[in-house]
Amino acid sequence: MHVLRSAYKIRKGTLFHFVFWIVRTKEKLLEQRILKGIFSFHFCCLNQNFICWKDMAAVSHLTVGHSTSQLSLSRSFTKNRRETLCSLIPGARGFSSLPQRAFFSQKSGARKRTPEVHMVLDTEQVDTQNNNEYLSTLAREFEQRFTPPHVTDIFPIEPIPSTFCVNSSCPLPDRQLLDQAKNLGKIFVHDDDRVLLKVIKYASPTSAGAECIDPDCNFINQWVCRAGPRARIYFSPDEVKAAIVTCGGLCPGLNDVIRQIVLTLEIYGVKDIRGIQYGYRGFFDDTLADISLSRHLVQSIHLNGGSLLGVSRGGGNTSEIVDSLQKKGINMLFVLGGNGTHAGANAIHDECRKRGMKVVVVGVPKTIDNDIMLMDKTFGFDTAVEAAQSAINSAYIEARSAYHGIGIVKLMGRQSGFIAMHASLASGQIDVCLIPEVKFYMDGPSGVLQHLQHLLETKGSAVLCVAEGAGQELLDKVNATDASGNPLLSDIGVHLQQQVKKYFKDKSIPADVKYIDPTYMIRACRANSSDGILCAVLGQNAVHGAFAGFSGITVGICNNHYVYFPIPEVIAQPRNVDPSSRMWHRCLTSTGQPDFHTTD
Ligand SMILES: Nc1ncnc2c1ncn2[C@@H]1O[C@H](COP(=O)(O)OP(=O)(O)O)[C@@H](O)[C@H]1O
Ligand SMILES: O=P(O)(O)OC[C@H]1O[C@](O)(COP(=O)(O)O)[C@@H](O)[C@@H]1O
Ligand SMILES: [Mg+2]
Repeated sequence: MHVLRSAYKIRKGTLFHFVFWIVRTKEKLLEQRILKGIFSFHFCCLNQNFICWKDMAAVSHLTVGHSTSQLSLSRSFTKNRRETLCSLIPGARGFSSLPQRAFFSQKSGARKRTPEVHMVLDTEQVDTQNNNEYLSTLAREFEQRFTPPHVTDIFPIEPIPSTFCVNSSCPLPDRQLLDQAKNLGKIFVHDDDRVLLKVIKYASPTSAGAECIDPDCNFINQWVCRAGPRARIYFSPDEVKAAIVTCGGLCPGLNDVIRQIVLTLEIYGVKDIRGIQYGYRGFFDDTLADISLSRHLVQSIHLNGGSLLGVSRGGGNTSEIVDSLQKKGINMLFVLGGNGTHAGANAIHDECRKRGMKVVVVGVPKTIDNDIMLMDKTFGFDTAVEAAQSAINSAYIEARSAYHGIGIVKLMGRQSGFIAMHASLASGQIDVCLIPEVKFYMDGPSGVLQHLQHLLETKGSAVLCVAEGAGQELLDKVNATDASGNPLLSDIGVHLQQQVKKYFKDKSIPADVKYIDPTYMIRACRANSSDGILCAVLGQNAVHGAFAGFSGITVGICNNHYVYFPIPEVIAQPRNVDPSSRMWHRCLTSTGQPDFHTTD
């Protein structure tokens, strides 16, 4: 029996429900990346890590994970469901359950790495029949997973005609009659409107950035729910008690979103709108009274950065929060925050359902780090990138004006290097960009230091941009977390500055090193115009989603269209820069930096 040794690489959190490549011939494998003599290709799934294969007996060798992470099965993903999915894969008849260990835990802050699963397969047993059925079942499964939870899943509520109108001057009779409302200029989104999550059909797995479900790169439709006002709503405005809470770190645009939520709620006719102070803390700290919100109060809050309501990390006992919702009679909760906040929002949604409360919980993803899955971008990110330009420009000016000047700029980005990558690309002034997702070495002929020396020798100066989460493996661990459980990082910026100074001093090469860390300046500011628009659309759509009866959802922009995602799908793991993505390649093209991957 011809046994083919192959390596399946599982990447948690790709956009597909799961990706399985059946490789028929050794030649096909040769088209893929070759890793240490073992053929390597992608086998991916979203949220759930599981392996299907034709016959357990065909697998004679299986190793999972690597030194820094472990692969686990999602607890929520039942055995039956796994078996059903496995049975859909041509030739797959089994699945492997792997150790239930915390995987990429946001709380523990485990570094997100790609674990690898190596197995030996007997390729003769691979059967590729029923491909079409397999593809359409995948598409159906995907649609089911991405159907947002709805109040009618729990309560048999009859909808009423929408009270929404594009502005508050619409005549009331029109707003209350569905048929007439339909004629108000196509203002309502149809309940069955969908947006495609992926829009590229890759012709080959070797195409740049390709994520394929099989060796032929078949395309499956991955539809997500379109956001917007519905003609029928599930809350009467006079029964609504709405609350807004902003959690986590600051982010430009928080006030813009608060403002839009309030304005839109008022247009629906809601009178009782309150702001919860200082994040989830406001739910359980009795000294923090709610702020009554109105169009009048929020009219100009977007002119300032920060959050009118205040933010905080930590706390967030779900049961206490839901007790507080119950006590206050809140039935529409808008939660503005990042992945931690959304985990909390989903827990609140679950708890409300458990208690049989007619409450809808709608998130608006906020983070300058842009580390939320599946969306084009999060609000605040653009502004942060723009604000970083002034630090980069100053570092550039300093470096260019000094003899053998080296500018180093550290930018935020705990686990994801989007800010550093985009800021570097935007500035066109960066020679070296270092991000958490791409390992680098300082020393040796392929190290960062040698390259800086080369830059001084060839162009006389150098500017380096580093994300705060980059190169943590080069530093002593802090072994502590913030109040929310996010890992505290060692200071890579200061480390680089010291290493660079020492390197050139030891070599008796003059080098004038200037270090700039703009820290909170890139987020404690007013949103720029692009983010202002994004915030307006997200804020309004959050309210439409709540009135439409969706709960446990978040609003996002996807291929330039606005959609509702079930929360678990976007927080399954933090979004990272893909080192094989076109964007990272563009950044490398712009900086001209080599790989700092090896010490040889
Ligand atoms: N897994 C979780 N479940 C419930 N609440 C969480 C979870 N992770 C974080 N939180 C809460 O969400 C809030 C914000 O989280 P944090 O990680 O600081 O910011 P962000 O939402 O921007 O990621 C905090 O009050 C924190 O306690
Ligand atoms: O010092 P703080 O307020 O805890 O925030 C620092 C962190 O906040 C961020 O700006 C964004 O983090 P969140 O999205 O979790 O709020 C990170 O880039 C940075 O590491
Ligand atoms: Mg976070």
